[in-house]
Amino acid sequence: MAEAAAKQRSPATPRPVRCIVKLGGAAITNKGELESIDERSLRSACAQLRQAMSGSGDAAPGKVMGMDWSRRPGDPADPAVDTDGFRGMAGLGIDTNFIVVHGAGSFGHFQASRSGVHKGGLHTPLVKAGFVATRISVTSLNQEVVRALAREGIPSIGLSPFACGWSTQQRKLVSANASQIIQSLHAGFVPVLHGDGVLDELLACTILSGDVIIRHLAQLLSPKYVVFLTDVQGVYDRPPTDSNAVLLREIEVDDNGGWSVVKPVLQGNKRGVETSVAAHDTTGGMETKILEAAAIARLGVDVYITKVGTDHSLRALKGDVDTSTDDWLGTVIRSAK
Ligand SMILES: Nc1ncnc2c1ncn2[C@@H]1O[C@H](COP(=O)(O)OP(=O)(O)OP(=O)(O)O)[C@@H](O)[C@H]1O
Ligand SMILES: C=C(C)CCOP(=O)(O)O
Repeated sequence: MAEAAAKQRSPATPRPVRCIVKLGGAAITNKGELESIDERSLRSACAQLRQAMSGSGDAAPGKVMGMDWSRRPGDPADPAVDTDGFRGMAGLGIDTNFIVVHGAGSFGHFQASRSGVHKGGLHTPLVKAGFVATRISVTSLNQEVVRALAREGIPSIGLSPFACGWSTQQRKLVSANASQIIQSLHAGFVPVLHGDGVLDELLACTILSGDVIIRHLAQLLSPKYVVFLTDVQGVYDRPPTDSNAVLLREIEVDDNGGWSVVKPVLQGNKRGVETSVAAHDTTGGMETKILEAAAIARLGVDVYITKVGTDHSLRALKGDVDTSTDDWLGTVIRSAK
């Protein structure tokens, strides 16, 4: 009910979104090291996104016209900006109909778990301070993700759920107006959202995961497919630190939201998946991702979970996944219908 109300407050979008992608915090940051970006993975994800948007073969043609015109710390001079090159362009030559959502990884989760922001209680000075610290941290990561996309010539715009007025009631989204996101898409920008600290009607505050944001946007905008990029190949039957863990290639979701592993056929009566979660993770880790992915698949939208910076992530971003062969490594979650 609350979700439906949140939905109604947003205008409809005329053009279907091609893909909503999560750049997982585990993929683009070094999760064990406070506020440390995995530069290589972030760069690779942004380059692959550009390739997927360019719609051509393996390499994006032409020169990339960077849009990050700011100076980086340590740069000796102002960045070279090819304004004449832009003047000569008829258009950007890429399909920008994508939405990017990133997780927090080593930005935000530490601050939130230390102060208990995810459990609420904004009246205490510790939680209030932790809320501020969490948002400083995660919005600084958002700035870096936006810049990395802009360096690939992707017209990215950072949008924070908190600043868009999104809020929850006992951790469930109740207000999530997407008009700013939709208007940004219409204007040809790629919105870049992130897991965030938000106000909660009952708890006063909580942490909203990027995985939940993606599910809400999928319900609202019916993308052709959804991609979760993370630091492991996909969903395993148990934590992948266990050397016997088996990669689950295909999960089907029925009309009631129940799901079952269809490939590979698991031995015995095993229904599914055991997960583990890092102590400082405030949003439930892989378990949340599976639940949200199943809710998206139930809408009839295929979900691909795979590892960042691989051939498999590029194929997922292009929507080029064929489960009839075994050469794509990852997990597809789709409706049984
Ligand atoms: N059964 C499982 N299958 C796959 N990964 C699992 C499983 N159980 C635990 N994990 C762990 O889940 C982690 C990925 O989930 P996580 O929520 O950290 O990803 P993320 O979305 O990239 O990060 P963030 O939540 O910070 O945005 C992996 O590092 C993996 O070790
Ligand atoms: C910890 C914060 C601020 C957001 C968490 O988002 P997630 O990493 O997508 O679960």
